[in-house]
Amino acid sequence: MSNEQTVKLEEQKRVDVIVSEIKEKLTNLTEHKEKVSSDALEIRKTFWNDVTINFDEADDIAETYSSIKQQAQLLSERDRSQGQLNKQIQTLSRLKNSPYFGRVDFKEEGEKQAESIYLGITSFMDKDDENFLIYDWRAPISSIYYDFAPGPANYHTPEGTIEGNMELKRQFIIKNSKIEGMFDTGVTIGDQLLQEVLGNNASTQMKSIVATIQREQNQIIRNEKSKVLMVQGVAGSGKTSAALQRVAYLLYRYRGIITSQNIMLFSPNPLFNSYISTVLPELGEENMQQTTFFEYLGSRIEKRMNLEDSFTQLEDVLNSEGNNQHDIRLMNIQLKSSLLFKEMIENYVKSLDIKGMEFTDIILKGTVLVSKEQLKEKFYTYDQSYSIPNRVELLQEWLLKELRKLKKLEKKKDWVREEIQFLDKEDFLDAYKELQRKKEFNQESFDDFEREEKILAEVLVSRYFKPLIRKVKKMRFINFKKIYSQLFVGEQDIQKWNDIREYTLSRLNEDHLNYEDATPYVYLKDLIEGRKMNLSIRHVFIDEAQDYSPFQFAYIKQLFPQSKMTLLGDINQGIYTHSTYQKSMLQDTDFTEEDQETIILTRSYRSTRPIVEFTKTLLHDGSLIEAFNRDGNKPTFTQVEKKEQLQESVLEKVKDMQSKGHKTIAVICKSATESAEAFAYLNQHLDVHLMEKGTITFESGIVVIPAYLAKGIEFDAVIIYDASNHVYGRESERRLFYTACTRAMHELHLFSMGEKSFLLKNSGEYLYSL
Ligand SMILES: Nc1ncnc2c1ncn2[C@@H]1O[C@H](COP(=O)(O)OP(=O)(O)OP(=O)(O)O)[C@@H](O)[C@H]1O
Repeated sequence: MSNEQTVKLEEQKRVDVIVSEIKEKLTNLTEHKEKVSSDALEIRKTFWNDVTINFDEADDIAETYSSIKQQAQLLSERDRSQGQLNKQIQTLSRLKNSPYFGRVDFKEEGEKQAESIYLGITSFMDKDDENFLIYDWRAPISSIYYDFAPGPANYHTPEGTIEGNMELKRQFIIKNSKIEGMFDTGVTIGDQLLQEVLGNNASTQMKSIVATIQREQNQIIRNEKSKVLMVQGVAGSGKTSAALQRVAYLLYRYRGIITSQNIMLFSPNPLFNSYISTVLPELGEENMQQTTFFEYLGSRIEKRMNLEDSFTQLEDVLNSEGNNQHDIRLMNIQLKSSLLFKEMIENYVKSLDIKGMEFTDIILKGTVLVSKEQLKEKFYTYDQSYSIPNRVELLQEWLLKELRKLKKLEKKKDWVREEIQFLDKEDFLDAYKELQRKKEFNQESFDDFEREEKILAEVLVSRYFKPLIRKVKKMRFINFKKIYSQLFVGEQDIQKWNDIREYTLSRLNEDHLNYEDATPYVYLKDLIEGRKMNLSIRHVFIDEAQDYSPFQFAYIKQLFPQSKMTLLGDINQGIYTHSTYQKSMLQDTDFTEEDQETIILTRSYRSTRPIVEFTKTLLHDGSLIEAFNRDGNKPTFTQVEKKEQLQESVLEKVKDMQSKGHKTIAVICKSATESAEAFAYLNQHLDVHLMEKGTITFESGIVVIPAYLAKGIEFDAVIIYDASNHVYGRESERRLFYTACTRAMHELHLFSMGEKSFLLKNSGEYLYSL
């Protein structure tokens, strides 16, 4: 038997021992869980037996109350521990199949012998709870596995840095408790294992990279000191993967202090949310809170305003090139993305101190109860030393009181008596019950009919006043649209201001709120209503950060004042107008140098070397991008002259990709319109899914998708539907085109109807022309 085989056999023996210990622990935990759940059942059954109920005296009532509380606490404790047990059982079941993925032998300075450290997704102790049989990958000592090759190594603990020597570094692929692969590694973490992992098919769910985290990624994952951690990483460099591992790390490092509820991730679209949703649960952690910035804006803007989403904005810009509106829209976006505009809003709100606040009438059945003029007058009677939010609050209180008074008066009006007759049977029944109930307690005799009518009047009038009160409580008596519109009335020393003004006002008049106006609008609202802050969030992650404007960053920063931030992005994938010509992600933002640390990732793991070599040529400064050494075919380029030829060739290519066994195949288009066209044809011949902005789950198989929705996602094979100059003919489309091409893991094929895009002018030798 070769030495290698002997070593493998020994390692397998250890795996067997560990697995049997895990099984034993699992059995104990399962028994314990059964006991806890039967206890809980028993408590539920006998809940009231064990409670002393006595309402005679005040003391007895207090005792009864505390006795009920005690029982309820007991029950919720059981429920909690049942939940924890379930979680442990789930993680251990996963550990049983694949107990660990790495081993390092580390001899600490001053020690005689090296210790073997095995790394897995969670830690596991021996029966006496004395020795670690498996270390959690996030434990301090585990970091040497990611940071060092065999030789001198160190790791940081809260008590200080531990120095020593790493004598061995080994990687495992263990499935169903059997070692399937084992590599001793030298310099970097197993190129061999990484080759294996990256060679696999893409799936509809992102995978955890815990076993093959690279050193530069580990710096992101374990960073604790930076207030703002900025990761500028090329396409496919593992930004999203590192971000998710970082969430898992923070949950481990700050267990008991931070939970998944204290972490928020802003993702590019709902589709992406579903794409990454299984990574953390696979690591035994709960998903953090997830949202899109658009979703947040939507929750803050009145429903009657039609809020444009970022994709529609992008489509409008893409489609309007060449017509007059295009330039105005671009200027509009540039201005409203800037901190200058934020300042303009702040100054404008200051001017509202004296005049300019606008309100809406409070109307009941077509009659104005409180007019906007009255509200305005009242508002400006408050002392000017009060801030606007304080005055708004005073006005709100006053208005609520007024409405209560008016409600009383209203009950006596004739219309009420008339409308009572049209109330439902149930309302009468309720009124009758109410009457009965009250009679028990109040023996004073009223005429029943009169009392019933009073109750019904109350029911009826309350029904009408409820929405009015809700409106006031939600500050909807302030006319934000008008206030925002007024900002565009005066003159400003800003280029093209007149055009911007006219354009904005015409959109607002039609109740349309452009995407670029949404953040300024919400900011203005905050300054008037009082700032909204979320103090419970301690870490904010922003993926695809290059798509956020300086204004949006500043807004998010003030929304989460207690939070650290991790921003992940790639300026070369900045597809939205405000960032098209930006040189860096935080250009023109208000992040200060001291606050931030930047980590740059230049190695791309997603695509094969030939694909990366090709996509590099699409950028002006692509030379910095390094490809991970994974072989594959050169991307291909096919030029056709007619639409029918284009569609037929794409169809043939999709079939070819299928026959090669690729599981996820994407036909990437530039816009929703082009996607719809491609889909209409392909769908006649194949089972295809069309991905649209409302799509929330990612389908496997063949998808037709616009480039901006494919952001952050990857596919085994990518087909660029039309890479002609007619479609990608402008400098401003470079980044969109690059984003589309970098989605490919194993194969990339470009088609072009007519002359190829000028963006391909440097790609000659990296493309195989068919
Ligand atoms: N250390 C790693 N080990 C294994 N796979 C990795 C590693 N780093 C990245 N990958 C893989 O590379 C691919 C790209 O990763 P990811 O999507 O996180 O990159 P990204 O930088 O967010 O990409 P993009 O900006 O293009 O959306 C994924 O399939 C991921 O699993």
